[in-house]
Amino acid sequence: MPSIKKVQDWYAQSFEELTTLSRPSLAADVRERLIRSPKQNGRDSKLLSHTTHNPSVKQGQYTSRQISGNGAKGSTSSRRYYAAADDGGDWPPELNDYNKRFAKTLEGIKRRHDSVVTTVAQGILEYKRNRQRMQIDSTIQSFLDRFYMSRIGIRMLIGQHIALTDQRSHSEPNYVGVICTRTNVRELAQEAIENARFVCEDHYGLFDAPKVQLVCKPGLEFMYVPGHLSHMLFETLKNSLRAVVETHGQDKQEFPITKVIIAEGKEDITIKISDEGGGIPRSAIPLVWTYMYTTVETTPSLDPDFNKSDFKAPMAGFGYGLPISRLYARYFGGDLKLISLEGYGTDVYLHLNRLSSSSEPLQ
Ligand SMILES: Nc1ncnc2c1ncn2[C@@H]1O[C@H](COP(=O)(O)OP(=O)(O)OP(=O)(O)O)[C@@H](O)[C@H]1O
Repeated sequence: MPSIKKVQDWYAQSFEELTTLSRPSLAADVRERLIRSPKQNGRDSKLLSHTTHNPSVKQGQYTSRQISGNGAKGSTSSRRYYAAADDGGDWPPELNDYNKRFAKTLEGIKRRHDSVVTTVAQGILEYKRNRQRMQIDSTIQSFLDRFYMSRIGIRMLIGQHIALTDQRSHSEPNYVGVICTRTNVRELAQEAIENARFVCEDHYGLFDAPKVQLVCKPGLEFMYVPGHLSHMLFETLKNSLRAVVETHGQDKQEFPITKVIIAEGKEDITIKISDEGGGIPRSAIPLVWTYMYTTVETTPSLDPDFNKSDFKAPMAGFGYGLPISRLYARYFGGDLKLISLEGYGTDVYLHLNRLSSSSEPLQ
């Protein structure tokens, strides 16, 4: 399909840019140092001076077991730290320039791929129209799960690399790249509620969107990527508000309140979003996790030269909200579950693993 070809070309171009990036010409001793450092820094390497400890975990509370490449259990020693080139000495300016150029290239690549999700969604729509299919089959579904999960991972690494290279971002307290060591769950939830209510008011032309009650300890903080958490909260809240408005009718003066309850456990922080939006029939539950399942009649059309900067978050329409949010949750060892009481409402459980003890779930 044309949109899928377009995305394929972006990947090809980005790969080309990385492999053809001209390398710095370095003196022999610098090369020698670069090659030597990782070897020297093997098991007993000192930790990077700016390594940040996971504040959710008390020192010695968990021994992180490393799983080596072949799946066997590794040593129970400390975590892996890549301190390759941090041998304490200075590096020549050419190396610094190269690092900057590399980060700049990555920045361009990240931007190029901003609209991959929506463009692939467009490609799947083209496929459905072309083949007269209502749903996609399981091979395409599992391909998309792997594809989007790997995209989350790649963007996480690019984001982290850019943020750590960019000296300005070092001034931001509690941030290590795009990871916030003190992500305030209540503040993020409050912001997501406001945004979802705003989109809902705008979409249905309501004076006041259905209310949302937030139950959360004020100082609840843990280490996470705030962008991921905001995305998951916004998507699930939008679903709840839409269900409430459509079940009770747009002209209602008062709607039942949607509740967001945030619980703090030792292992997980769990967020429950309970709405009274009529629920989902049990037969449709497996479908909500598939890409392109939506009960919106007309999927918003994307301009071929669609530009992310003028993109207004739609109320709903692609059927991507839930499957992508679940990938974000699973990426850091959490999960997203949905339980429906057909005829009454839906409970969505968002489990967030606070131990950072999981490995990247790439298949
Ligand atoms: N809380 C809920 N109550 C009732 N139905 C829901 C709820 N959450 C999701 N659904 C159903 O699941 C479908 C898929 O949801 P999903 O978030 O994946 O996509 P969407 O909201 O249709 O579109 P978008 O990609 O814009 O989020 C929805 O169209 C809706 O029918």
